[in-house]
Amino acid sequence: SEPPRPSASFVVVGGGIAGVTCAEQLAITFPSEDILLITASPVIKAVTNFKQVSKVLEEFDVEEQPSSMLENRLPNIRVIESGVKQLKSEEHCIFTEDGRQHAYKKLCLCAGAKPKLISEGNPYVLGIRDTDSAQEFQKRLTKAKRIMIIGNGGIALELVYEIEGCEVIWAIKDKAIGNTFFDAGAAEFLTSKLISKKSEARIAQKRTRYTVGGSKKEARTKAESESVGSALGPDWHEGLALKGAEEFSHSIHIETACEVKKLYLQEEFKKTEKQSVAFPKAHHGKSVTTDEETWPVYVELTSGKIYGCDFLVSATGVTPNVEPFLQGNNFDLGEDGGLRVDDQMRTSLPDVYAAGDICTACWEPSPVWQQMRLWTQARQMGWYAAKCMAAATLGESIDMDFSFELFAHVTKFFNYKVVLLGKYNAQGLGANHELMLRCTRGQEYVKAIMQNGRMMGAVLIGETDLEETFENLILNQMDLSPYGKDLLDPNIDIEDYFD
Ligand SMILES: Cc1cc2nc3c(=O)[nH]c(=O)nc-3n(C[C@H](O)[C@H](O)[C@H](O)COP(=O)(O)OP(=O)(O)OC[C@H]3O[C@@H](n4cnc5c(N)ncnc54)[C@H](O)[C@@H]3O)c2cc1C
Ligand SMILES: NC(=O)C1=CN([C@@H]2O[C@H](COP(=O)(O)OP(=O)(O)OC[C@H]3O[C@@H](n4cnc5c(N)ncnc54)[C@H](O)[C@@H]3O)[C@@H](O)[C@H]2O)C=CC1
Repeated sequence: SEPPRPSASFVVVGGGIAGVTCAEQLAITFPSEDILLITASPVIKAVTNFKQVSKVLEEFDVEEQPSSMLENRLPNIRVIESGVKQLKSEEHCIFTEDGRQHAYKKLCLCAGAKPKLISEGNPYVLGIRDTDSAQEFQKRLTKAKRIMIIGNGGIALELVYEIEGCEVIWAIKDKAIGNTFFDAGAAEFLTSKLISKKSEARIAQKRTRYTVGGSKKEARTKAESESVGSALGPDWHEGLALKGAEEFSHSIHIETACEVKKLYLQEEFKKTEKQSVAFPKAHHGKSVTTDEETWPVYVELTSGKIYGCDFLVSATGVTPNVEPFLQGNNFDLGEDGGLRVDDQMRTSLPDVYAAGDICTACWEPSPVWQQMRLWTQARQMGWYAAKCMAAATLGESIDMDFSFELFAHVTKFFNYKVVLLGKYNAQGLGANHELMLRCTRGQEYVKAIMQNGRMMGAVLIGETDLEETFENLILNQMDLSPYGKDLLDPNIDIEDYFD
């Protein structure tokens, strides 16, 4: 006989920012309904101190909390700590690893993504996603003299700046650093900072807290060792001492325009009789290793060079966590492997919604918005998915949320504030665009992307104070050609023009 099926009208899968925000919003909208949050990790991520900085720019802290805190805050949320192993969408039912099944009327899948590694299953290749993988990395780093970082996105940018006491070889496919966020100009602005980095005084600004009293430890002991945690986020490396085995601050060598061709373990490498190269004795940074050193792993790059190192970090992007939900369900998937969602956050299957890193936005986007797998978008999508689920339940219709009008991201790289707006890298604009630039070395870098006199995007590095004005200019698509170069003239207060 079938076990009883405790059911809830709304079931949300995933205790990351998308899932928690979605569950919270549903709980507030339907105070008399039970909302079930099913998550594989023993802690959940909560958004705190949310601040709408301007129309679309937002800032918030993220706290890892035991799920009981969420249940106490919103008593109609019930959290089940167990991974989902199967979805039977026709029966409106999901099955968890603890052997239970849960019926739903509407379901939102927010299971996030996982690192896409260059070499799966190789013990010398680490990915960084959650608290556990970050701690494993930190532990390995304390014994390391040299590591290699592969990839040129957010994680790599943060790591190369933070790591001390260990030689770092940063191998990137591109000619310039930070290709997911910057063009060559901005990259050069930042590279000089990387090279000149000494033990400078950091701006003490902490946005993420990973411990809440003693509660986190308690929650962790219950963790199943193989469970997937939720993704780290802003300032994840704060409070993690990223220090290698040696006593020096910063030593980095960048290998551009190359990829990993082959990895060899030590014994394997000896047999090849190939030669590895020493850490370049560059004008910047210090070399502590000798040419004779033997290494646990050797990396052959497509440039022909071979470097030995203690281990590699593969910071090469993410793949949406869709597998547990695919068997027996005919989901439409995006090119990046995510669950395709429409402008109501609906997947291709009835009553199944998705939000955050797991989904691929497939609506016709605003000309100045694009999906990126980011913290802020996970929150916005989770919130909006709950609104859509509520509207569908009540037979109402709902307009796309304003946050999807304009892409906006605030972060920090190399200790600079970085604001990205709209088509900040002229994504999809073709040749028909112009760039306006203002740069003060070591201080600020301002780039506006213009098309037919309209501002389509911007990169603001440093304390430029321009984000609100630029946000408005991109949103209102005003013809700016009459202002010409004045737009970026530091002696002209452009805000006065447009107020
Ligand atoms: C190192 C690092 C630094 C980052 N820094 C930034 C940053 O500075 N700014 C920024 O905007 N973004 C940053 N990001 C990206 C950001 O963290 C993610 O985009 C965001 O957290 C995604 O949220 P999510 O809720 O969709 O997924 P996740 O946070 O990955 O949460 C997924 C949840 O689903 C659960 N789950 C998975 N599988 C199952 C299953 N089968 N059954 C049940 N539950 C399951 C997991 O346990 C987890 O709770 C960073 C990411 C990393 C890895
Ligand atoms: N401050 C921020 O905003 C941060 C955001 N994040 C987010 O976290 C997620 C994970 O970060 P990342 O792994 O850095 O992903 P990413 O998508 O930002 O960057 C991946 C990088 O790897 C490169 N790459 C892909 N395959 C490769 C291969 N086979 N060989 C060499 N290079 C390859 C890409 O060109 C790209 O530079 C992303 O969604 C990212 O946006 C992460 C850290 C900081």
